[in-house]
Amino acid sequence: MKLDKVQISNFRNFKDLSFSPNSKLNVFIGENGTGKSSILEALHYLGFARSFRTSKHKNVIKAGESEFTVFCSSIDVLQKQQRFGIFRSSEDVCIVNIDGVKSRRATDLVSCLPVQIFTPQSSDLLIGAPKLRRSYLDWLLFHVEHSFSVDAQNFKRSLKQLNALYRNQTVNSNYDYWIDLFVAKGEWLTQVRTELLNERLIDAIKSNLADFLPEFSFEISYYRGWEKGLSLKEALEKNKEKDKKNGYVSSGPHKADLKIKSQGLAAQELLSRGQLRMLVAALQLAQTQYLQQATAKTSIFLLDDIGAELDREKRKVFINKLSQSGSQLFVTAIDVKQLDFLNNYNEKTVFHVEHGQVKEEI
Ligand SMILES: Nc1ncnc2c1ncn2[C@@H]1O[C@H](COP(=O)(O)OP(=O)(O)OP(=O)(O)O)[C@@H](O)[C@H]1O
Repeated sequence: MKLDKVQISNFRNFKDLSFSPNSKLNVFIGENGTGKSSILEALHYLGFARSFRTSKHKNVIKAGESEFTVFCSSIDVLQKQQRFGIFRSSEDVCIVNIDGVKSRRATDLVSCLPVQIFTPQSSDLLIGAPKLRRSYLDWLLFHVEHSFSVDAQNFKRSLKQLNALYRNQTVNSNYDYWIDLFVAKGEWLTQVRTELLNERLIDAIKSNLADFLPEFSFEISYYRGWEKGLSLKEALEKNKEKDKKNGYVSSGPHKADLKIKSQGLAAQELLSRGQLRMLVAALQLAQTQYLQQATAKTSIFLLDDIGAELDREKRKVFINKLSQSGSQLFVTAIDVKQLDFLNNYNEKTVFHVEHGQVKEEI
């Protein structure tokens, strides 16, 4: 999937902006505060229906305006053209548009465009809560497995219902129904995540790490979220009284985690900030590579402030590998010098961002 036209209205400091991206590499250069990250943020709305910088949608609407829109057209591997858009108002109305068909379900849009983002905050994937690492696996499953979204929703629904029953101390006749659903979907979720990691991702991650951080060796494993040696049903039974007292379900794939160790230590305890970013880069690159293998879809990869904490050689390796994976890249930098190695790239477009506009370098 490659974007070939982007139109952004009333988004951050942009009134009306349109540009035609290069199918391979797009570089946005501009001084602080000119709007480089905002362009990536607008593209992020197409892939996630939300920002990567704020949870408050109204904050991205241009000051003094009451709604924003982001539109794009894209071409897939079969040269089929499609149009996508998202509209959000300050009243919190969200409408997505797929080839002229409007819907209020953001997932309709999100499932169409695989967008990935790499920013200076991406190390949160390793130092932040386990939820982020579960999302790392689930994002890929969502784009690769057709029924993932529905089954994962059913799992979430059963968890929510069980938590409510425990919280209200009302273990009634519905309890068995929700337990059965929770166990069935919980075991399925554990299985698909484990298979994805063990059979698809670990080798790809390690192969990327051999280029990114050759001085380390890593062990990558999945903690499924409940005690070893017990089935999920047995773990629920064992913890039932404690869970009722606490008002939530303490065992299950909602407590799972992706563990990455080196030299016997958790990676986040051992690696420097730049090294952590390279580890995240290896993880994200493996997502892109597998997405392409499994679906023939290529991702739209956003790299914000690529210069931060990555030395020239690491930036170069990362961008080279992303290009090889067929991703369409959108890269921001303050100074073109941070990206001088891109001079060898013939297929690229450089945009200069200034005064709420972008100018394509000729
Ligand atoms: N809702 C809004 N309405 C209008 N302008 C906004 C709004 N939100 C942010 N801005 C402004 O938009 C500009 C763009 O910010 P952005 O973070 O995209 O810049 P940047 O080029 O990525 O900067 P840096 O290089 O410092 O990271 C900033 O000047 C900011 O003050």
